[in-house]
Amino acid sequence: MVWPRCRCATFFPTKTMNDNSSSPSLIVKNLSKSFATGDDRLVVLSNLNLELSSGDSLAVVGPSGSGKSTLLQILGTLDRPDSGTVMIDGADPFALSDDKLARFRNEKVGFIFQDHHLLPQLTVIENVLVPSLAQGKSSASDVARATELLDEVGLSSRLGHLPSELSGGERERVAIARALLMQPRLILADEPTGNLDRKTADSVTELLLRLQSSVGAILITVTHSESLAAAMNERKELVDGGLV
Ligand SMILES: Nc1ncnc2c1ncn2[C@@H]1O[C@H](COP(=O)(O)OP(=O)(O)OP(=O)(O)O)[C@@H](O)[C@H]1O
Repeated sequence: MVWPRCRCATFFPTKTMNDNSSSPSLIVKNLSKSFATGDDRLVVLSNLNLELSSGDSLAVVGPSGSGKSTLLQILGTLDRPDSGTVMIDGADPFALSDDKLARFRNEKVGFIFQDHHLLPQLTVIENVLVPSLAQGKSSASDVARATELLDEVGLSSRLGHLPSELSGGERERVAIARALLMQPRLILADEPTGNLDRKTADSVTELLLRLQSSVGAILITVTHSESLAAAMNERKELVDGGLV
């Protein structure tokens, strides 16, 4: 499927939401990952399997140390598995050269972190444009999309502000706009509401789901929050290295 270049919810029909009739856009097979700990290895992920289609949203829950962030890092191609395969949109990212992998990641994956990772010296709109800068420079249409997204997240009057001038919820909304800029196929969110009060967390959750469905991406969120997990289509627990 060819996705239109415009990334704003306003311009997208909701047709893609939960369109499970399409073949899976994310296929994970027998994924394993361990870390060296002295003379031993700590097995974190063990033969993990997962299939998700465009429009799906999944909450990954589990106790601290169960491997949730490790899984997200691998799905986001920031770390490599020991064995197993990850296919995103029919492509195996780990078969790509480092340069191509960086480009693939920038185009296909949007990351949202608990501490949002905004660059403090850049303005709100410059932060949203960072993924396009990573491709070279921001085009006029990138700037237009960033402006539209910031309007979508309710920050159209804050384009020139610095992150330090925003509240926690506003910073998280900037991070969501940044994650959506490149119209990713996969949105990975690590405790996106972890630092927010309940009301702000609910509005960030609603915003995240609305924008995710507008671009037909897969959303995977790692969380300890029951209310965020309940808002997703599906919830899986990471137990003994696998998803159940
Ligand atoms: N680079 C690394 N080297 C060694 N051990 C690591 C590394 N990264 C993660 N681990 C270990 O792997 C296990 C899983 O870590 P991970 O951060 O994925 O857990 P988590 O479920 O996300 O935890 P939390 O909910 O506390 O964030 C932990 O025991 C952690 O110490």
